[in-house]
Amino acid sequence: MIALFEEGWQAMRMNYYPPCPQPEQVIGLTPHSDAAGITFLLELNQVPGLQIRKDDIWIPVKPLPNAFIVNIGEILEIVTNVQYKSIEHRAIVNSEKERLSIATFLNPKLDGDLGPAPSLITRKTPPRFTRVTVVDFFKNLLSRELNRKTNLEQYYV
Ligand SMILES: O=C(O)CCC(=O)C(=O)O
Ligand SMILES: [Fe+2]
Repeated sequence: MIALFEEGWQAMRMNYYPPCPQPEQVIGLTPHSDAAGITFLLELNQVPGLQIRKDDIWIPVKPLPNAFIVNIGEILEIVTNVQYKSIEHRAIVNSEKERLSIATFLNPKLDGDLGPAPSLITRKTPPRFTRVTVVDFFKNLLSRELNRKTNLEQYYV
């Protein structure tokens, strides 16, 4: 983990969701799980919109003032061999108010490779993912079809 993330890189995405009088007709941010190791998300103006999927139900996340939302990404799910799970989420738009969020993604070094940490592999917890280089992981991610829920399933053992 230290070897991967000490020389890692950060990316930042700023999301702007203009208000829409018919919010059910538009997609804010399409359902996805973050690829990163970990994400820090700031909801800038406390307008609700973020939802997580739990048992096939979309659950709204209430914005808290001066707080970050910390999201586990798919890469951490791989490295921890699913001891930490990434969560599928999306953002919907508001009928009256604009919404702004900033996501900061902590990513592993590009010349590393990903796979469950050897210390977490036991007879009872065999590896759940095949190994992949960080570069191939991101190449696959960026070339996937947008209707695919997760990038992870192609690495399942
Ligand atoms: O706007 C939000 O609350 C979600 C943003 C998000 O999930 C992302 O940028 O990956
Ligand atoms: Fe996200």
